[in-house]
Amino acid sequence: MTAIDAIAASGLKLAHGAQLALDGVDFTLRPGEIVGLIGPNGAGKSTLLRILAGVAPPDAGQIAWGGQTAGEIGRQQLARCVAWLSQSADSLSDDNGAMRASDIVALGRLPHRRAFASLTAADHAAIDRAMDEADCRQFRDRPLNGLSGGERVRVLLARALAVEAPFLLADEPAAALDPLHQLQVMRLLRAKARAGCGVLVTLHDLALASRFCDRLALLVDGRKLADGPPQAVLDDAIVARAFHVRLAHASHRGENYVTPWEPVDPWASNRTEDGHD
Ligand SMILES: Nc1ncnc2c1ncn2[C@@H]1O[C@H](COP(=O)(O)OP(=O)(O)OP(=O)(O)O)[C@@H](O)[C@H]1O
Repeated sequence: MTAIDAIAASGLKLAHGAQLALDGVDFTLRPGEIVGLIGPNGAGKSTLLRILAGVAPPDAGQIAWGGQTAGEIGRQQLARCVAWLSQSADSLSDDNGAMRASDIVALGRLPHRRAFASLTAADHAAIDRAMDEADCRQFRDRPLNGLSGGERVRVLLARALAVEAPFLLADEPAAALDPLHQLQVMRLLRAKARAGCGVLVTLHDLALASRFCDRLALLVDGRKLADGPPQAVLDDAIVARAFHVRLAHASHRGENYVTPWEPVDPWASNRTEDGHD
């Protein structure tokens, strides 16, 4: 398999009917970095991930995986190179929902298998590894639709990890998780990046985004408003404009983090809700 040096997109536009979801977005993901994709509800994050994963073509703009277009790289090679965790388990059919968790994770090995071939020892090892990493091996014999929301996300994350792809696109993997599993998943994604994987993760939790990501890309109304180091992107004026909130900034054991503190009118003066400047 040829190594892919980047997923690079420019001028991406996509409309869902009359609704413009992406309006001229440039974005590059490189090996070895973990990038947080942030933005308010409806900003276009999931739409961008789907395009970068090659599951939805844009209406306009260019996208290339290691310099190759979707037609050049081919469906199977793309599926081996880019693992995608979709935002919701609804993307699975009812049939899939009745499947055992370990069989769902085994679907992550499909890009590596010949048609109708059985799982190899290497496939079984990758499945076990992925289930351990996502802390879901204990659910292996249970049907997916018999698991809680957070447990299901961990199984679907394991399916994406089982691909063992050089790029991993994860749509809100932490949203349904308890605090321990949020930390485990973010540490895991960062470790994947440190091992050379290019990781793009959508997050609503700005504390996790600021703490675990090398870079943040901020989408608002289908456009990229900022892209850079977390501290630069989580600038008070940018955050007020994008999210209409003010952040509290703090540090713990030498690490900076933020937490949303109060709503703010981005066009008003710098006053806080209780009247302080
Ligand atoms: N299937 C669809 N049909 C019509 N409009 C859609 C569809 N999917 C998304 N949209 C619209 O496209 C825009 C971008 O949606 P997208 O799901 O990419 O946003 P998002 O940033 O991922 O949001 P969230 O944080 O709520 O998950 C939104 O205005 C949304 O309403």
